[in-house]
Amino acid sequence: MRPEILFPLFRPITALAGVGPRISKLMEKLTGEHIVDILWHLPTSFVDRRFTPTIADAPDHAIVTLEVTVAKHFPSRNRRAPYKVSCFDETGHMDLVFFNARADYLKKQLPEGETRIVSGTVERFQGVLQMTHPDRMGSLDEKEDIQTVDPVYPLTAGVTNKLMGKTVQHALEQTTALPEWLNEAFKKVKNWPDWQDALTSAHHPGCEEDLFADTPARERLAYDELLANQLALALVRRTVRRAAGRSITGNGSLRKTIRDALPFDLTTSQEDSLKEIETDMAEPLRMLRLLQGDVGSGKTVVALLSALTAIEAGLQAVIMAPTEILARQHMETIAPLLTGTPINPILLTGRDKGKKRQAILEQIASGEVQLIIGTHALFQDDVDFANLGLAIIDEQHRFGVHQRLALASKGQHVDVLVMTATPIPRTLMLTAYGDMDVSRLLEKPAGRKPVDTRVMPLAKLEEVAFGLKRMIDKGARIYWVCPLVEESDKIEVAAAQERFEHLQSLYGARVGLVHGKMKGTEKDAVMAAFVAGDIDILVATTVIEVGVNVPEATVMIVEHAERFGLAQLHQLRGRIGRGMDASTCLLLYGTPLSENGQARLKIMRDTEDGFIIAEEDLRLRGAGEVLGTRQSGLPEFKLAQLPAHEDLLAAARDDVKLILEQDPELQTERGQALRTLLYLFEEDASVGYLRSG
Ligand SMILES: Nc1ncnc2c1ncn2[C@@H]1O[C@H](COP(=O)(O)OP(=O)(O)OP(=O)(O)O)[C@@H](O)[C@H]1O
Repeated sequence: MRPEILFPLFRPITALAGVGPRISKLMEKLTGEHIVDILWHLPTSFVDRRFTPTIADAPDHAIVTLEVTVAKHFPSRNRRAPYKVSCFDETGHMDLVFFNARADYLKKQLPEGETRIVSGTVERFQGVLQMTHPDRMGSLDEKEDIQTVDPVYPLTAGVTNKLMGKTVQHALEQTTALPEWLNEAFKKVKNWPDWQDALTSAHHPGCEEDLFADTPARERLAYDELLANQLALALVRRTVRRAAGRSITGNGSLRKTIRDALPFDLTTSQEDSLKEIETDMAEPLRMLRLLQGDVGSGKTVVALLSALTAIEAGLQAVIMAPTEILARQHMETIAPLLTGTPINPILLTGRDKGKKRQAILEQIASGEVQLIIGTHALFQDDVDFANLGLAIIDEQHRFGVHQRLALASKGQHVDVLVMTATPIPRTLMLTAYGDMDVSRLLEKPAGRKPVDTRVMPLAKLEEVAFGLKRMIDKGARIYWVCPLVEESDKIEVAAAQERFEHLQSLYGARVGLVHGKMKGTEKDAVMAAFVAGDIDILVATTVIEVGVNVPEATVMIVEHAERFGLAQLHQLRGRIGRGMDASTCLLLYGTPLSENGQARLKIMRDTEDGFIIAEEDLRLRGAGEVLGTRQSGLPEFKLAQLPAHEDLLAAARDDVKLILEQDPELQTERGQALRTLLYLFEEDASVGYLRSG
């Protein structure tokens, strides 16, 4: 139960004056649905209205607040001409200019003969000072109120800055002082204000510096958020680790058979990671480990050998993939490797329905199958395992902390191994996986050749399409990736269909198409044809982005590469360069290409190192966007800015360690305040892992 003190902040934003159902719909998309979300919506700039020159002194293009007397109204002569109000002070004349004006409203606002305050941008037009659509107008009494610094907020269509500013103001009025959850000494050293004061000043920037990430107010709020994040992860971790695990060792027989059958030696990283995993599994504690390896680094073998460890010990193992294609692919890679063993893996996906699903479920529940491969559908409630020992989640950023926990609770002592290909910058690692131990696959299998990446304008598309002939003649297999259309899957599919037909007109039946709207079985058939080499060109939307493994494919063309996130491009490009042959990637961009867009494609051309790409992406786009909203499962911070607040993250992590050592159940006064903090940042679930009190 959320503490009472926070109730007012978790009311819907419609509880605020001026926010009706229509406005709330618009605003919600931008902020979130609760009053607290409005508080987190910080200004990104400000307008300083404190400059009060006379009409004669007002510089061109400046934002000024003027005290003027209204002389006369000149209504517009026709619809296109502006409505003008001429005004003066002791130094000269000026015009207030309005388009599409409502005369009655202006007459009331600016009565002839009276002195008014107007604030806005001025310019000189044929020698006369003009202010077009003043931002603020009011009587002399309102002077102080107008002549201030207005915060400027990120906005959305239908929500003006004025409305947003007022709404924030009303939201701030709903706050009360909260019990302090910071360590007082630390707060003092940092010279940070109380929570409520920090919020107020963050929303009232007086100068540009106030918008910087390193003001005491912004730092404090960022720290609060990071502290909540780190504390929640630590609680999750403690809960999982505390839950008695079991020691799983196995006799190594299955692993030996498979290793002997592999056509390659494992890389040093694969060996090291396996050792770490096996050590964890052997411990009587639960494993919660992340296996991080760049695209094509060979995570699947590590997963399989880990699964066999559990199976040797008489337990079941499950490997879960984020998509149907991937689950199927895992099955196809793994099943042949197991032919020399008594292990028969089984596939369960969302596509299995009715009787078939029932039959599979029974085999899983009876313990008849030891290795289960599937989509995240395995995670559904009706799946019972006889004796699950290890859950491997190929996550690709679609699994959150709480889902990981829920899965682990499927078996009493299940070890959990999460695999991810997305290179997560070190900074974000702590925030997303602070609850896990990490193994890394640092190198790629020997013998891989670098991918030759080229960047060129879309104008060359036709040339590129023709050029494929030479490649096909040499036996190349080619991915053609169609543009991402964020707003509409329909348009995306239509574009893919069109490109497919275009390429078909050139290359006939050797072209295939796969997109997200196709039926599963259709997708499988096309993929299988591509794997078998029955088609040479696979036109695809981003469904092929994650994990698809066709080592023979050596060419990739990406249309409108500038629309993709860097991490996504990296994932896509990771589909080639997976075998021994040299590969080529052509990134086609639409023009004009922004400076930022150029910089991003240049990174893709210059490096294949996922970590460098991710760090650069973070630098160019900011943490929230790194992985593209579409596939990101990373926490998006509202107040903390990474990497700017990286040092605060480290401090929060240390702080949490101390807190949990000294007050493991958060029972002290500060502990209670920290519980409030968790609720404030909606880390509610983690509070459940505390003894009540
Ligand atoms: N040690 C190795 N030596 C040579 N080839 C290897 C080695 N380990 C794995 N491979 C091969 O490398 C290819 C890529 O491996 P895998 O599919 O496991 O990559 P991955 O880490 O899952 O990458 P992605 O995240 O891109 O799917 C496979 O064809 C696999 O058989």
